[in-house]
Parts: sequence; C-alpha cells; structure tokens
Amino acid sequence: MPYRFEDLKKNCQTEWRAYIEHSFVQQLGDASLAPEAFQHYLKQDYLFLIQFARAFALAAYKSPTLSDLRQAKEGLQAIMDVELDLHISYCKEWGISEEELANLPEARATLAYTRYVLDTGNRGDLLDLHVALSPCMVGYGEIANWLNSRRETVRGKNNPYDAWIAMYESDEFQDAMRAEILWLDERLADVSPSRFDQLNRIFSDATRLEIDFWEMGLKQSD
Ligand SMILES: Cc1ncc(C[n+]2csc(CCO)c2C)c(N)n1
Repeated sequence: MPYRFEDLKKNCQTEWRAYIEHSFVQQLGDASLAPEAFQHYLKQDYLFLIQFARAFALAAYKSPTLSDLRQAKEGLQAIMDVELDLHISYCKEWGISEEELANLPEARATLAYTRYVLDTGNRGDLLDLHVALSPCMVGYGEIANWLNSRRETVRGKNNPYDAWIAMYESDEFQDAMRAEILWLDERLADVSPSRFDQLNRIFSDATRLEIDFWEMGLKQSD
C-alpha cells in the first residue's frame, strides 16, 4: 500500500488531536481566551512567521522544478501578505507597534519550533522540509474547520478572535492546505517503510512543537 499524508496523522493521532483541539484553540473559539494570552501568542507568532518565511525561502532553494518553486513562493507570499498583515493590524489595535514587535525576544517555544524546521530542511531534502512544514500548513486549516463544527464556537462581533478564524477558513488557506496534502500524497506514495519512519518522526516532532506553541501562549511563557 502506498503511503499517504493521512498515514502520518494516523501514526501520531494522540498528538495530532492534542494540537488541533488544544484548550487554547477551544477558548479562542468560544471567546473565553484571556486577551493577554492571545496577545502573547500573536506577538510570538509574528516572530515565528518571520522564521517560517525563511523556511519557505529554503523550500524555494531546494526546489528542483518550476511547480515546486511556485508552491514555495506562494507559501512565502501568504505569510508576507496575509498572515503577517493580520498580526500587525491586531497588534496595532492593542497599541503594539511594528517596532516593538521587531524588537521582542523570541520565547523558547518559538526558537525550538522554528529552528527545528529550518534545521530539518537544511539537513534533508525538499520532502523532509515539507513534512516538517505540514503540521503548520494543514493544522491551522483543520483547526478553523474543527472550530466551525463545534456548537460552542462563537462567530461574528461577539468573538474578538473572529478575524483569526476567518483567515484560516478562507478559500486561500483551505486551497493551500489541500495543495500541500496533494503534494505530499504524490511524494509519499514512492517512499520505503524505513524512509516513511524517518518522515513520521519529523511529522510527530513538528506536531509536538505546535502543542508547545499553544502552551506557550496559554501560560504566557518566555
Ligand atoms: C505556530 C503557528 N503554526 C502554524 C501557523 C499557520 N501558518 C503559518 S505559515 C502558513 C502557510 C502560509 O501562510 C500557515 C498556514 C501559524 N501562523 N503559527
């Protein structure tokens, strides 16, 4: 049986559910999340996105074909033109300037996750890098869909975090998520069991680092 992206998820189901259904996510959905926790998360995510933009640039460098190169460029563009813009405007609402954002120290969870992905991409090939990026690429789209499926989720002006959900449920992000799964399904179909084990380790590590990122937000840890 050829491997698929779904198999990566299946092999670390407990961690994957703990990431998608984390209490940070639940509280963000039902509008009970402390604004300080969201602000801490958002500031760290700004720093995270700068490092992830570098990871997409690394994906471009490691791309053997024009279509791979285009996919890396689209990831980089989505970070620069969509995600970071929302972060900057949310922060502006709370009186946090771009200058302050640029000078923030990175929390340990931010350092660990971003440098793990960059190191995995540097050491490995484009498939290693894509697998390391996939919990981020697929997870946030899945989180938006999971939130929309819950009765507890509050949408509209009664939820201060509505714009966050709206961004990840948008066609742009949902299309990027599907494109990533398709890309991975094509590559995973050809890998050996031992190669798949290596990739599974990367996927599980990156998923655990996503959980730590939510924990960092909730506890406002540095
Ligand atoms: C900790 C953390 N994990 C995932 C994302 C979501 N995300 C980051 S880059 C990217 C693809 C291109 O925009 C997506 C979906 C985030 N913002 N913060």
